[in-house]
Order: sequence, then structure tokens, then C-alpha cells
Amino acid sequence: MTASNSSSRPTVWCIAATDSGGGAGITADVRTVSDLGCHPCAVVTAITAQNSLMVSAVAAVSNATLLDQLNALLLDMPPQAIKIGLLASQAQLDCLAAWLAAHVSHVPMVLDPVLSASSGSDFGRAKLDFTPLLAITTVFTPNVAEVAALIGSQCSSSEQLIAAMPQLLAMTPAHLLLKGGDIDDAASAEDLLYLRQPPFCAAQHAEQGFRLRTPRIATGNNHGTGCMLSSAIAAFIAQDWVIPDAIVLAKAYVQRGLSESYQAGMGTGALGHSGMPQCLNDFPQVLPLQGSLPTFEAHHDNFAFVSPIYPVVSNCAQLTELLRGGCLTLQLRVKSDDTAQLAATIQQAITLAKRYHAQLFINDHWRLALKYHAYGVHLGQEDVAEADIAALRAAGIVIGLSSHSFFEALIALSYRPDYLALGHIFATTTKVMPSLPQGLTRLQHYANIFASAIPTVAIGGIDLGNLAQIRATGVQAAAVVRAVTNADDVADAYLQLQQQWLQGETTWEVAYD
Ligand SMILES: Cc1ncc(COP(=O)(O)OP(=O)(O)O)c(N)n1
Ligand SMILES: Cc1ncsc1CCOP(=O)(O)O
Ligand SMILES: [Mg+2]
Repeated sequence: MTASNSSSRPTVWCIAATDSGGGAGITADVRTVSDLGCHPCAVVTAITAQNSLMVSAVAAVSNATLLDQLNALLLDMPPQAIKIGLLASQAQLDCLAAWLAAHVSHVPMVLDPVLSASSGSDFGRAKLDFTPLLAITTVFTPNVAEVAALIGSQCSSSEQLIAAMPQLLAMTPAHLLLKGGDIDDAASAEDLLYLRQPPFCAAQHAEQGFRLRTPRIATGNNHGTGCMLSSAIAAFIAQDWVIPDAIVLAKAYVQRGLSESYQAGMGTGALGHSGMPQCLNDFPQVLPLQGSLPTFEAHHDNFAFVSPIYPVVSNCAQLTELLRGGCLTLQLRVKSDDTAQLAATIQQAITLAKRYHAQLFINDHWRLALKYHAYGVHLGQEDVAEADIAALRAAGIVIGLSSHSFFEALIALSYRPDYLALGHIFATTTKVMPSLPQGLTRLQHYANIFASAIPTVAIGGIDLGNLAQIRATGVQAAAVVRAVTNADDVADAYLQLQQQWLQGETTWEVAYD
């Protein structure tokens, strides 16, 4: 199994109210889910009479009609993800929660607790108690006004959103996406994310908060932004993106939607629907919740992999063979607790590589890399937060960072590295991975988005048999462990890979998984 999408369209249930004006509600949900390659099913909770200026009437559907829709879908079109929007009454909310808990509690659910419209209307309802739904919610997406209503006190700033987090976390096992778009800040909009432990994600990001920052787009045409965001998250989850990726992809989708928003009516206009995000500038910056990143020197603008085949070895014997064979980009990756031996090996490797003017990256051990003046370091997500990036930069050491998802790639980019590693593409036995193999379709997508901004290298299960397909995605290099280290002649194995890559300058056809 890979994390790649199949060609069929996953089913997403949109449970929400109609918007006769077309910009929000189930109308926006269905457009979004369909635009993102899923099949939308529409479960109507209420019919609203509204336009771009106001909501003039809300007619709730009966519980019986709500259940009829749900039961019909369950028989024939079970969901891969569910988005829940406007609910018409407490009785309806309780009825829906009981049905969902009984029939589809295993399905990821995104809950947007719509309390009011962008025109200010509260849809004529009393305050709702979301407790029954929150027990089965996967991602909860309140905005500042909704957070204020949920916690029963004032909330209109980023600091107040952070302060509200413990209270919200006590209400639900869901990941929280607290939307800060309504906070008064002319330059940027910042949502706060709190991740639980999402499946197939590394543990170091679990139970952590993040800021998702995007430049503010000056438009009054933002009707249905919350509906679009929550239904896009559901659509990406339905396509097997990990939860953090579903969230940053949905953020990028909304950002593009705002950029391409348009006037519809005389009031708050509508958002554009532009398909799968393709532009790095639409993605949020992913920053720590508390504190800020230190200011770093700019990365080395002129860094490029000298050798597109980037072998990763664990000893100086193989390193020497590769250097003699002409390899000029390599990594020393030693997983050992023997500190004296480690220091000696790293020092020897750095000295050797300098003799050949090679780009030698030291994995993990950035202090030793600093001490012995390495050309570069390669750091994982767990290393980078505690590494002294400023000291490495000041020493002129080139920095490569790992990523295993869009989310991790965006975290890595906030450290301004010199290259970005994208893994793991195919199954590997070299390392136990929490994530699923990304596959070629996703690598292609990463390459489209990142490869023009920063040198990229693919890693994981790469060998002579699949190198051509890796090359064709547009990444600048391929890192290999077993394909070289398991060979009887490591230099020869490297040369065959290098030759294969260089032959493929323009001619490879991609066969996606
Ligand atoms: C080129 C390259 N890409 C990714 C990795 C993985 O590094 P990391 O995430 O730090 O994991 P370990 O290698 O330390 O297990 C790499 N080493 N090289
Ligand atoms: C260290 C690492 N990080 C992501 S995949 C991987 C191992 C790649 O090894 P191989 O090339 O043998 O599959
Ligand atoms: Mg590491």
C-alpha cells in the first residue's frame, strides 16, 4: 500500500445547509469536494434563503428527513470522510450525533461549528451544545467568534486563542484548527493548529501546537471561507493524505480561492475553485506555537548537488571507495552510541572528503560536524528543532533537512535549508518509518511545488529499477542506501546509477503508481 491516490473518486459526505446565494454552505462544500477529485454527497440540514448581503430565512429539515438522507447514503455510498457544517437546532445536532456514532464513528469527521454567517446572521438559533459531536470529531475548525462562544469568554486575539486551547482540548479528542482570519491584522492571517497523534505521522509533532501563517489577501469576497476550508480538509483526508497534510493543503486551496475570488451580488462575493494546490506561495508557513524561530542567515543560494546520485554510507571504507569512484555528493550516517568511535569516524570522513573536494553531509551529529568543519549536515525533523542552525550557518555549513509530508516540508522550509529531502518514496528496510511510502504521484506533486524553490532529493527504496521514474519527476537528486551499500562493488553500483540518471536528461516517460 502506498499513500498515493487511486484513480477512483473517494466519497465525502457534506452535511450542511443550502445557501441560495451559492457562495457558502453545502453549495460551497459540494463544489470544493468535487473540484478536489472526490465524489460529494449532500445531506441537507436546512434550506437557507440568503444572498451576498443577508440571511432572510432558515427552514430546518425534520430529523426524519435528515435520517432518510443518511440511511439512503449508508446503504450505497459509504463515506471516506465527512464534513459537518450548519446544524439547525440542538435536537437536530443530537439526532445527527447519535446516528453518526452508531453507524460511521470510524470515519474521519471535520466539524465546522457554524455559529453565524459572514453577514452576521446567527441563523435564528439558540446557542448549540456541540458535546455529542465533539466526542466523534477528527478535526474541529472553530473561528475566533465560535471559540468565544464555546469557552464562554472573550476571544479576539491570537494570545486569547492560545489561552483557550486547554479548555477546547478538554472538550474533544479532535485535532484543533482555530481559525484566526478574523483577527485584526492587515499583513497576515494566522490559524493555530494543535495536533494530537495523527496516524502515519512521526511522534515528534504529536501533542504540539503550530501557527499556520499566510499573507492576508485584500478581498471582501470571502463568503464561505470556513465551509470551503472544512470541506477541503475532508476531501484531502478522503484521499488518504495524513491529517497535517490535509490541513495545509486545504489552507493552500482556500488561499488560492481568495486570490481568485469574485464579485457575486452586491455584498460579500464568492471564492474561486482552482483544483489541487500547485503554488508554494499559497501554502502557509508552519511555525512553532510558542516563541519564534531565530533569525538565520539566508541559505546558500548557489547550492547544487554535484552528483545527482547521493549515496548514504555508514563507514569510511565505503566512503573511500565511492570517493575513488568519482562520487562527489555523499552522506555519512552512523547510528552508534560509541561517542569516541563516532568522533573519530566523523573526523576521518571529513578529512577524506576534503581531499576529493566532495560534498560530504554528516547525518544527525551536527556538533561534531561543526567541530571538524564538515561541508554539510543532514538533519531529520527530530534533530532540527534542537540543532544550532545559526551556528551551522555562521560556520558556512550546508544544511539538508528531511521531510515525509507536505507539513514536514513546510516546517523544514521555515529553517531555510539548502536542500530538502523527500521521503520515503518506496518501501524501505533500511529504517522503520512511521509514514507510508509516498509513491511517485506524490513525489511528482512535491517536485512541482518545491523543486523550483529549493534543491530536492528523493530517498527511500530507490534503485536502478525505479531511478528513471524518480528522475522524471524533476527532483534534483536521488539518495540511496541499500542500492549502493549492499553491492559487492559500491563504486560500480554508484557509477551505474549515475550513468542511468545522466542518460535520462530528457527522455524518461513516467508510469505512475
Ligand atoms: C538525503 C537524506 N534524506 C533523508 C534522510 C533521513 O534523515 P533523518 O530523517 O535524519 O533520518 P536518519 O537518517 O537519521 O535515520 C537522510 N539521512 N538523508
Ligand atoms: C534514512 C531514510 N530516510 C527516509 S528513507 C531512508 C532509508 C533509505 O534507504 P534505502 O535507500 O536503502 O531504501
Ligand atoms: Mg537523522
